[in-house]
Amino acid sequence: IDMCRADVDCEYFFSVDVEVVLKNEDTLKILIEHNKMFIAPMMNKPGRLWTNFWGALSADGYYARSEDYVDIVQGRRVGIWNVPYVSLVYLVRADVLRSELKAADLFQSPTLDPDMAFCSKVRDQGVFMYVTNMYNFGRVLNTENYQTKHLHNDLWQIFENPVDWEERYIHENYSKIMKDDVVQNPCPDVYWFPIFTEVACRHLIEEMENYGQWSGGGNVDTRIQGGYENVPTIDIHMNQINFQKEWHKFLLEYVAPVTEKMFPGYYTRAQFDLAFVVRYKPDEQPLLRPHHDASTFTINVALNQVGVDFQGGGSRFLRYNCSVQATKQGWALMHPGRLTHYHEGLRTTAGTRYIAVSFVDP
Ligand SMILES: O=C(O)CCC(=O)C(=O)O
Ligand SMILES: [Fe+2]
Repeated sequence: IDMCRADVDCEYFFSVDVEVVLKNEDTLKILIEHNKMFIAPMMNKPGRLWTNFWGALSADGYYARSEDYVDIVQGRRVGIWNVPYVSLVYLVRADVLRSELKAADLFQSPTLDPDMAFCSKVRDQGVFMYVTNMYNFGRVLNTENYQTKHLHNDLWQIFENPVDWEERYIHENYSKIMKDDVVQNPCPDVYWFPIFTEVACRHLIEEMENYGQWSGGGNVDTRIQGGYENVPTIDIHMNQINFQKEWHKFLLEYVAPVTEKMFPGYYTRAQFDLAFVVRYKPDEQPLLRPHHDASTFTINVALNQVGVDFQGGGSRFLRYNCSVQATKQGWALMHPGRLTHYHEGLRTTAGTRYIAVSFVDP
């Protein structure tokens, strides 16, 4: 603010806090065109009534909800509103900073937090603060519960910031699955569809490699019930990286609808006993011998690229003598687990192949 005040070429001061996700490229143009001393784009948290403005003040100067607040937030009333408090993102005219708002201590108060002190001083100087909901400008992130102990903490944000999570991690063609013929059918009762972005695949691989405790690939496995794995893979389970709840949410939100579409009459809450990332290497575990999965259906997501990151690999369904070898990064194979779909993991001949496998039950 001081730099803008001091620079004669500065016409506006646009303040954007870190939790603001600006989605409208015309935001600044729109705000400037309104020609107000102080104006903010309305921003809310998806699915919540939380916004960057207050509709009214309580008698002691704190938050109060105006009677039209909910209608404004939910877009039933649209316009430009004069409000007593704005935070996170706003545009101030520089000439106002040099006159009405020239005080050096705009954010200071013996009793109020900086944001409230600021708004209180702006009001006291007779500068009207406007907020507009005439356009969709973006949203505000939930940052209070952001975990910082993982390598790619954003992966854990599926509950707190689901819109951003989806934008970052769900394949751009996923949304077409319900309308168009995006789902492929490479073998009988095997469905193949886009689910993860390249970033999701990379983050999951890197998270597992960062954790690093790959299983030995032996039959004794203390991580599972019974302690014996009939068909062991070199893998890391989702619960080992504390990703169980988030993975279940992902299966429920994004996989269950596809399952129900492809297997009509089948309903699932996407319960799963086991979900893990498998690593295949020629000199480590190169393949997986034929077996049945302990699942109603299995999801097998290719996390990296055949021909680029590795050679060979793929899944073969023995009963149908049908293989999927041209796997596609971010695409999931979905097939029945027990009974019909006896299958194997084909030999990886060079590089490293990663897949994310989930054994899903109703
Ligand atoms: O390598 C593959 O694609 C098959 C993996 C598999 O069948 C399993 O992990 O149960
Ligand atoms: Fe399997």
